[in-house]
Formats: sequence, C-alpha cells, structure tokens
Amino acid sequence: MKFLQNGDVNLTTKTKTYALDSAGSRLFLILNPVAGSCKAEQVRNLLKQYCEMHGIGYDIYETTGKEHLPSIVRQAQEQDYSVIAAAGGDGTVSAVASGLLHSQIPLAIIPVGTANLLARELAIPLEVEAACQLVVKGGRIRKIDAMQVGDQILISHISIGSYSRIAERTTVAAKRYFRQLAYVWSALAELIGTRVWRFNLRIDDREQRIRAAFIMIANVGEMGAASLRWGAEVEPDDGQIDVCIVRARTLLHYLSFMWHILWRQHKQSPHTIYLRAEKNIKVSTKWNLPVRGDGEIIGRANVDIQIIPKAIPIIAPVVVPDKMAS
Ligand SMILES: Nc1ncnc2c1ncn2[C@@H]1O[C@H](COP(=O)(O)OP(=O)(O)OP(=O)(O)O)[C@@H](O)[C@H]1O
Repeated sequence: MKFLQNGDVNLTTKTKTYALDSAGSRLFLILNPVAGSCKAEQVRNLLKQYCEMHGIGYDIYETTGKEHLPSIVRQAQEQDYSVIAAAGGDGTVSAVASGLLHSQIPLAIIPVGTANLLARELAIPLEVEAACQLVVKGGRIRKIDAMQVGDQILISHISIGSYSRIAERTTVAAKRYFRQLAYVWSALAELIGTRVWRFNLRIDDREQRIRAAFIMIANVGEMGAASLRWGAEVEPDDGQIDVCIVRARTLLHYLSFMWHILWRQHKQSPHTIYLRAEKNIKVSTKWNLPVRGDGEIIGRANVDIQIIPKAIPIIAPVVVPDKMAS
C-alpha cells in the first residue's frame, strides 16, 4: 500500500448526501492501472489536485491483478477511512464493493474501465476530472442491491449462454485497444453460429426448465452502448433483480430483440421473457457455458445467487436523468 498524504473528509450518510467541510477523515483510492481506458497518472494527478485544493488526505493502492481486493478494503475500513474510491471498470468496482458489504463507508467510483456500466447507471461522470470532482465534492448516497455468489459480491450483471461466450472470446488486449468494438467483433463471431441451450432456472425457490440463447441477470439496466437497457424496470436499488431470458435462435430473432430494445418495447419482444427475483436465483445447465459476473468469468455451467437488498452505499450525483427518456 502506498501512503501519499493525509487530510480531512466529512461524510454525512444519514442525510444520504456527503460533503467535505469537516476535519479528521481520509479517502482511500484503489486504482486499476490497466482498466480499459485508465490513464493512471492522470487519475493520480487529478485526485492529488482536488484533494489538495479541498484539504483532503488520501492514500492510493494500485492493483496488480493478483491481490484479494475485498480483504484490502476490509483492512482499510479498520484504518478509519471515510470514503473508499475505486478507479477502474466494473470488475474493480465490484471487487471493492465486496469489501464494503453492509458498511456505512460509501464507495466512490472513478469510471476508467471499458464498459463502466454501474457508473453509467448511476449517472456518475465518465470523464475523469468530473468523476474526481464528484469523489471530492460529494453527492447523494444510493444504497444499491448486491448479488452474492459464494463469497463474491456482484453488483451489475451475471450472464450465462451466448452473451457470456462473447465476453470469453474478447481478450483483455482487444478491450484495451478497441474498447466496445472488441465485443462487437466477438459477438459477430458468436452469433454466426447461434444456438439455444436447456437451463434449469430457480427464482425465489420456484423451479422451471427453459431453453434460451442466454440468461441475463441484471441489477443494472445499462447495456453499455447508446443508453440501451436490458429491461424497462431494472433499477439497482429497488430490492429486486431482473432476469431477462433471451430465446433468440437466429440472426433475425436477435435483430428483432435489438429492435424492441432500441424502441424501449422490451416486454413486447417475442424472443424475451422477463422475470424478477427478491431472494435468490439459481441457474444450471449440462453445457460447459461460462458464467460472467460484472465483466469477469466467475464460473461455468451453474450459478447460485443470493440477493442482498440495499447492501452497498455509493456516491452518485444528486440529479439523476430519466433513463427511459434518453
Ligand atoms: N496491474 C494489473 N495487471 C493486470 N491485470 C490487472 C491489474 N490490476 C487489475 N487487473 C485485472 O483487471 C481486471 C478488472 O478490470 P476492470 O473491470 O477494472 O476493467 P475493464 O475490464 O477494462 O472494465 P469493465 O469491467 O467496465 O468492462 C481484473 O481481472 C483484475 O485481475
């Protein structure tokens, strides 16, 4: 851990906002230097500039990819940090959030990953300087729901089927150089051989068998492009997780699915079923399909999710745009 400087931050989570006007607190930043769009030096410099300007102290930990981030976050909580910030993509954010489960310490996000889905969902600025300003100047606290898989916490999406296979095909290097286009290329390669699989799906202890191209389990509506959303009702802090079952079998079906998404007519799509869960979701299949959680491959062929409502406090802008209107 690199110690850089100390200072003051004041948090008032009871009012669901935070401000920087009292002494005695510090900020701890976890920075993923290889996240999609991350320019580590720029993040370090801007944070230094804003913290010094507001008299705030901070420490920075740069990830190596080999550490257990939730443990590092739990250690940081014992050192009286008032804000934990994550500069990275959704993978870094969810690993940091894992360490903050049920904590009163809020999580701030500097979105420098490839997709940055949670940041988009919460209207956190994607521009580094504005994001650093939000970390330092503060905003409102949104307590978002979490999905627990074993000892891991996921906050955006869990998918299994053709969608997770697309992600598995997309290499880290391709993501860094081609950003979202890397996924488009992998998607074309996957969809040329479209198919469906049989899944056992259990939602809130009710079991069913389904055929689907993929199942998207979404706490966050953002798909990552052009404000498209997985479902009209997906909200990260409503105590529910949405299950989007995509049954497209041909390229034409996929185009129809996308058309309904584009025109925000999710429920009219003949190739999609929407379900909601409040307690738990279990998916299993005999096929060796990758399970993708918050941008990382987290397992294969089955996933068992416990839903934890309002589990993680996150600093977001006070004004939130209407997502379905954009
Ligand atoms: N120094 C490092 N070297 C190599 N890999 C790293 C390093 N630090 C973190 N990682 C890896 O980075 C991954 C997390 O990346 P992250 O999700 O933050 O960015 P991203 O994948 O570009 O963005 P997004 O998830 O939003 O698409 C993890 O697999 C982690 O192990």
